[in-house]
Amino acid sequence: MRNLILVGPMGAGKSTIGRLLAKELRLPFKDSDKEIEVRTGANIPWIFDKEGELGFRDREQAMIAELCGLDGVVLATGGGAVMREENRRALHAGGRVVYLHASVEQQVGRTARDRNRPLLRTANPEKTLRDLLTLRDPLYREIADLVVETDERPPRMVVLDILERLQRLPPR
Ligand SMILES: Nc1ncnc2c1ncn2[C@@H]1O[C@H](COP(=O)(O)OP(=O)(O)OP(=O)(O)O)[C@@H](O)[C@H]1O
Ligand SMILES: O=C(O)C1=C[C@@H](O)[C@@H](O)[C@H](O)C1
Ligand SMILES: [Mg+2]
Repeated sequence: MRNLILVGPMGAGKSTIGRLLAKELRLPFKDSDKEIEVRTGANIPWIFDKEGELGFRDREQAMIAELCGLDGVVLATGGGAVMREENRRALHAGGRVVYLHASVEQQVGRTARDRNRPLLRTANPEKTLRDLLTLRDPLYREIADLVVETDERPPRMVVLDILERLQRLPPR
């Protein structure tokens, strides 16, 4: 398969684990959120402020299409990338898809100190994360070749688990 693609909710560790996986596999690492920021010349909260979520999602769709056209990269996606069917199709066709699962409790802890996620600037971020996971969990699963638990496991252990299980996957 061409690329190794990580999907999952905010705080699952897609950026963290993607970087480690890329290093281990000696492949380039691409982070869709980061690429959107570089291309736009603005950070994600600014894009949400000026263009609304719809503007961000349009930029995200274009970026996912572009990145899924690459060959031999580790790709971390944004937590909401699976919301659009076009993205799900592109991601599934773009390579092996790994769903990094995290409980809402762990997501809350991992995202608490970071103000860079506009969807969590709500009165009750825990409820927001819970509602988003309810909506998105089936979509992550729909396109995943592997579902990997990240709760109570340090990033290095998650990386080793992914590498080991990838080897045992039957060809698609
Ligand atoms: N397995 C883990 N155990 C403990 N902490 C973790 C783990 N994975 C990631 N973290 C920490 O959680 C925070 C969020 O991780 P990261 O930014 O990689 O998530 P993400 O899935 O890329 O989120 P987003 O969808 O918002 O981009 C970071 O501070 C990271 O160090
Ligand atoms: O879960 C989401 O919808 C998001 C997750 C982040 O990765 C960013 O893509 C953005 O903050 C939106
Ligand atoms: Mg990330």
